[in-house]
Amino acid sequence: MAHAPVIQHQHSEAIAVSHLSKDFGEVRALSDVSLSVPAGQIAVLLGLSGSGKSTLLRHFNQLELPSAGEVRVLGERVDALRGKELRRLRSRVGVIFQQFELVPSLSVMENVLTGALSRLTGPRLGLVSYPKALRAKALDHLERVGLGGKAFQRADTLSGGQQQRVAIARALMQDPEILLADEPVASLDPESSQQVMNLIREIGMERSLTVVCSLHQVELALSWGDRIIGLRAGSLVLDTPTEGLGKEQVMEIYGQVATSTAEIRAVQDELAEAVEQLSAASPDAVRGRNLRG
Ligand SMILES: Nc1ncnc2c1ncn2[C@@H]1O[C@H](COP(=O)(O)OP(=O)(O)OP(=O)(O)O)[C@@H](O)[C@H]1O
Repeated sequence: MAHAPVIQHQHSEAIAVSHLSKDFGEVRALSDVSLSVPAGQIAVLLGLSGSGKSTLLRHFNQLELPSAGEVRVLGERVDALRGKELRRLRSRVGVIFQQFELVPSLSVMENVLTGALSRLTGPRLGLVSYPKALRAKALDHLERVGLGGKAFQRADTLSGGQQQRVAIARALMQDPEILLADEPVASLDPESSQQVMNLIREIGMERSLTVVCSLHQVELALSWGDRIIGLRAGSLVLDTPTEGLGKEQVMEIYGQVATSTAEIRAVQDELAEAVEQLSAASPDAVRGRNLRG
């Protein structure tokens, strides 16, 4: 009997969400959201606290199930997956959380190695219980995030920014195709935030990952992402490439993601200040982004 040819699926769409709604009891967290993210894109999910960003991200690896609609990730109906298939899909999707979620009492290296657990069978206790090749790989990733020298320190001796870099190295242990980051810099100071965001972008580009990162800061979103997807009160209110956005459009983005005039005013002030700082630092950079309109 002739075998059917093996078809290599190329997923030009890494993520495709169609008419997704999510209710938590009386609360409608997402309302009829449709969007798709092409493979290799670096996208920001922008919105205020409570706008539904985490809930949307959590559907991409089935940490939430839709109340209505469907979610496709890497060509699979992720909301329909169970057991082994779901584990396989999750292993292709790396996640970085706001609070890093490291095991504080374990070494940095062991924390990174836990990123490979889904590929291993049986429990692991201590560094030597991991195959040598994986330890070498963990060290490589730690070096990539600039923390090779901290491999054997306890995770809780590191600063917040360093801990988030460990979490990035841990996610890389999965060899993910998609990287989801849920407010990865919300608890970091501005300098560490910049470092972590740069690192996520650089690594995303080096590895041709699809990256979806939720943020609530408009300036950061504008300077970092290729595309901004805006959520307000569970609805998609904005979807735009960041390249060549003018001042008017930037103001509109603030208007779209904020919910009240007071908020819009507050963010307008913030933006005016940011533009001033930017133009003082580098007039060309501001012109390049067209923020002066
Ligand atoms: N497990 C849950 N049970 C009940 N309500 C929830 C649950 N998860 C989220 N919600 C509600 O859904 C809405 C969207 O929350 P979500 O956490 O997705 O927003 P967010 O934009 O990520 O905000 P934040 O950055 O503050 O987490 C909020 O009203 C929130 O209270």
